[in-house]
Amino acid sequence: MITLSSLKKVFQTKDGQVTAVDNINLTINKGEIYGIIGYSGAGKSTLIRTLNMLERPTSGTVEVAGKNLSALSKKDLRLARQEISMIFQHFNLLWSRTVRENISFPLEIAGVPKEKRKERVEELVKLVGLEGRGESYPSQLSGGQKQRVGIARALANNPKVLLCDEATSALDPKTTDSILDLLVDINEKFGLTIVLITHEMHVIRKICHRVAVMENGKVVEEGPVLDVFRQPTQEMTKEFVKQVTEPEETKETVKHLLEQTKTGKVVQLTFVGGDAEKPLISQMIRSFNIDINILQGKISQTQNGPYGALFVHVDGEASEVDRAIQFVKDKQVKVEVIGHD
Ligand SMILES: Nc1ncnc2c1ncn2[C@@H]1O[C@H](COP(=O)(O)OP(=O)(O)OP(=O)(O)O)[C@@H](O)[C@H]1O
Repeated sequence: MITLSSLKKVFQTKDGQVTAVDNINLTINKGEIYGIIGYSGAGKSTLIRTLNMLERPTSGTVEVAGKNLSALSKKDLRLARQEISMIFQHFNLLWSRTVRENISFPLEIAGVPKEKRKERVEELVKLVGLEGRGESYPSQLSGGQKQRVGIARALANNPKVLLCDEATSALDPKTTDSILDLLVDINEKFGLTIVLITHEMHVIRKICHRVAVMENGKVVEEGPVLDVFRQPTQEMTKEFVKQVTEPEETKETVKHLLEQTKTGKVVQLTFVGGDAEKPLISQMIRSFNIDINILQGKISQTQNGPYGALFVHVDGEASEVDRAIQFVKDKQVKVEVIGHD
């Protein structure tokens, strides 16, 4: 659905040149939810804005639904843009218009007749769960409701692609989840391709099929979400993965335990897919003469199955501890010894 080839964007500033997007090659499939994650300044916004030519690339090409956007005339680009919608962190609603009028706006621009518009707006109000709020003004809505208006407006002309520019960054965690659920719902119902940028791994974990990690304008790591979680190769990806697996307090808990105990091993077990659902710990205790103390654990769902990490202290005779750890490794569970090695 989307192909980026040797994409580059260089800004000329008074302080010199800034290469915001540096030779990116990516393919995003039809019906996929594709996440791009990176810290501030990595080039995510610039990249996503090239996908509808809000930002013209310095070189390289952007192909969406078979069309090379950089080569289109103004008129054709306007038409192509009707198939590529966008939602924003700060919603970008028209404040003097009601919810219905905001949603109707792109339909007016596309020249849809009044009766048809009315029908479509009611459909969209229902789809995004804003029944009963159609005559409210944006200022009277919560952040989550404002983003629902943004989503309804973006879907009005049945786009093929939805671009989400930090769409949940201004929302609290619960509202974030409800908006993410809505995006998945839309993706599944209409087969809509969704591209999102974020600095939160939670967003990637919860809804994306594939992820690209960006740093200094480049994609440094890319792949299906579970694969990237299982085998992050870059330091920065590891930091992002920790956001969803390792509660803040883990380091402290482990450090405290290592000070208290001098025997056994503290290990991190990482489970992916079906492994996360097996009773591995009880098997270990039954098969070996060891004690296990569970320190922290978390299993999260991704679009491709469960993913989890468990921090445990395995105590007992050294040889028995080693055999128990080998037993887990044989089950294809990733084991990292983090203390008393
Ligand atoms: N219009 C512009 N003119 C000059 N430089 C720009 C412009 N837009 C972005 N940049 C620069 O390009 C780089 C990438 O910025 P960009 O906003 O794409 O990153 P980002 O990952 O989206 O970060 P953030 O989440 O903070 O917006 C930064 O160094 C930024 O200063």
